[in-house]
Amino acid sequence: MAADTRIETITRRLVERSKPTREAYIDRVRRAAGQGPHRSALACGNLAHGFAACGPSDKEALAGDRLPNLGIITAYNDMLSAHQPYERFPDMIREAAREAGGVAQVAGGVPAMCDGVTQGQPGMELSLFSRDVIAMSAGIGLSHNMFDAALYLGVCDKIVPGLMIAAMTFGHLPAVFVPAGPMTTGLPNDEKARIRQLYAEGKVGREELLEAESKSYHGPGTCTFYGTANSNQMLMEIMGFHLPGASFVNPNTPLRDALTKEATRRALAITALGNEFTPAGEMIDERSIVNGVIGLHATGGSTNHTLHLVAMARSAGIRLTWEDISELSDVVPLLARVYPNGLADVNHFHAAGGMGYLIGQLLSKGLLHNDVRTVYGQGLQPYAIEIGMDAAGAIERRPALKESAEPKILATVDAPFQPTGGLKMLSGNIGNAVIKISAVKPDRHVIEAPAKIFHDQQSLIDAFKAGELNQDFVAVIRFQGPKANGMPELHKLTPSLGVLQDRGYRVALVTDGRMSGASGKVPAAIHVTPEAADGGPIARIREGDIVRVDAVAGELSVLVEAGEWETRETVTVDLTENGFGMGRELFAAFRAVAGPASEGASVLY
Ligand SMILES: O=C(O)[C@H](O)[C@@H](O)[C@H](O)[C@H](O)COP(=O)(O)O
Ligand code: SF4
Repeated sequence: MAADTRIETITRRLVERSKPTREAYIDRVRRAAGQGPHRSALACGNLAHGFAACGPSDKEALAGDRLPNLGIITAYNDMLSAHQPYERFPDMIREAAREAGGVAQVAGGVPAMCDGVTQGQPGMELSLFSRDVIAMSAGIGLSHNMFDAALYLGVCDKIVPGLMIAAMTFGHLPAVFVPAGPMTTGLPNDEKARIRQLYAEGKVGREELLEAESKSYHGPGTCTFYGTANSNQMLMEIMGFHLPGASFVNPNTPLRDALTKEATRRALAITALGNEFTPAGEMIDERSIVNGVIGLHATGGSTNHTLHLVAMARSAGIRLTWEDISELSDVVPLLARVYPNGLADVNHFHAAGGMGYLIGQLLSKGLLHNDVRTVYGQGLQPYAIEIGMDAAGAIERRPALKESAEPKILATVDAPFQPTGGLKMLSGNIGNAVIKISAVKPDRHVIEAPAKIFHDQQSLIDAFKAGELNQDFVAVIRFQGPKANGMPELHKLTPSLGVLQDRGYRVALVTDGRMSGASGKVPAAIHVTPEAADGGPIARIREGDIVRVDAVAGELSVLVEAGEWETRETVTVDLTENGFGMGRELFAAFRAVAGPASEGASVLY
C-alpha cells in the first residue's frame, strides 16, 4: 500500500529541499564504495599493523580481501545500565563472525554519558555535545579502513544519534545497530515519580527516595521508561537499522544473544563482497527519516529527537525541519501509552505486541513508507512480526498480532489514544520551540500566565521550597541553550512543577534548554530558538509579563505591545561560571560554534 498522500507530500517536499546536499552526499558515498574492499587500499605495513594482534586464522583472512571484516564500534561502559551488557558482546560477535566465515575486530570505542547520573549535575552540560564527540570517536575507529561493514553497539540518548551520524559519514559501509535491551521491570515509573514529588515537598527523606530510585533502576539494561534511549531503539527498528523484533528483548537472555549473533551474520551478508550490498548511506533515504518521525509521533517519543533526528538526517544530506516534524504530527495518531505517556513500561509495550504490532498497524493504513531498504532486505512489512524462539532455540518470527494484546498500552489506528502525534512546533514573538503534548492532559494544552524568570533550574527549585511559587505562572528558564552552557536537560524541575500542577495551579515551562525524554506531564515549550545567549527574544521577557503557551494553535508569545516589545533591551548574563569545572573547560570551542536547536544544535554542520 502506498503511503498516505499527506505523508507522500511531506516526503516529496523533503526530497526537493534536500536535493543539493543529498546528491553531493550520495556521490561521495558511491565514490567511496567504488574503491572496492577497503583492505586492498592499504599498504602492507598498514595491513600488518591492522591484524598484528589477531590469531592465525583471522590474520590469514585479513591478509586478503575476499573475506568480510566487521568493524565493531562499542559504547560499552559500566556507568550506563543500558550499556553494561555490551561488555560480553565483542567476544560473541568475533565467534559468530568466524563461524560464518568472516572476521570481526573492535574498531574503536566511543564515550557514553548516562544522563541519569548527570541529571541536575554539571556533567549534564557536556551531554548534548557528547553526541558529536561520539560521532567523531566512531569516525576515528572506522578510519582504519579495514572494514567491509560496521556493527554499532549503543543504546542511550546521545549515543545512537552520534553513532548514526558516524554510520552516515561512513555511508559506503553497511551498518547494523546491535541493541542490548531493556532492564526487567522494577518499581513502576509512576510510583517512582510519586515518591520524588513527596521528597520535593519534604514529606519523605533521602533514604526513602534512594530506596524507590534503586528499586526502579535495579539491573543491567535500558531504563524502562519511554525516554530518549528507548525512542532510539524504536527509531533504529522503524528505520531498518535493527533486525526485526530486536529492540526490546532483555539483555543476557538466550534470545538476546541469538539476535546479536544473527546481526553479525547479517552484517557479513550485506557487504560489497556478497550479493546484497547495502551501504548505509543509500539504505537510509528521505522515506526512512520520515518513517522515523512517524514512529516518534505514534509512540509519544522523546523531544530530544527534534534535535537528534535533524542532525542524523543532515549527516546523510537530508534537510529535515521542525515544520516537517510538526506537520507529520497532524497526520500520525498516538498508538502507544508508555511512561511518561502512560503507566506501562517498554517491557509491557513489547509484551503487548511491541514494534511489530505498531509497524503493522501503521502500514495497514499507509501511515509508513513500506518501499524502504533495511538491513534485513527490502520493505518494512517484514518488521510487522512478533519475535520469539522455537523449541530448538532458533529465532522465530511470527506475523504480528492484528489486535493489541493490551489495549491500554497499544491502540489500533482506527481507535487511537489521540488522533495526532505527540510533538508540535510552536512559534511567535519569543521564537520557535517544540512541545510534547502526548503526556499533557488536554486542559493544560493552553497556558497563559505571568512569567517568572530564572537563569538556572536550581533557582526555581529553591523558590519552590521557599513557598514562593504557589500561583499560576510560566517559568522562563533561559541561558540554557547550546552556546550558553551546552543545552542541558532541566528534568530536575519536573517534581516541583508537577507538585504545583497537582495543587491545581496552571503552570508551564519555557526554556532554550532541553527536557528529558522522561519528562512529560507539565506543558513545556523547549529548545526555544534563537537562544538567549544568541540575543534571542526570550532574553527580553520580564518578570510578570503574560506569556501564552498554546499547543493547540502552535503559538508561543509574550502579550506585550509590539512597539514596546521591539524596543525592549535584551538581558545578558555572565556565563563564565559554567566555563569551568567537570570538563566544561574542554568544550569552549563547542559552545562557540554550536548551531541552533532547530538545526540539531550540532558543531558538525
Ligand atoms: O532523555 C531522556 O530520556 C533522559 O535523559 C534519560 O535518559 C535520563 O536518564 C533521565 O534523566 C532519566 O530519568 P530520571 O532522571 O527521572 O531518573
Ligand atoms: S536511559 Fe538514561 S538513565 Fe537509563 S542508562 Fe540510559 S542514559 Fe542512563
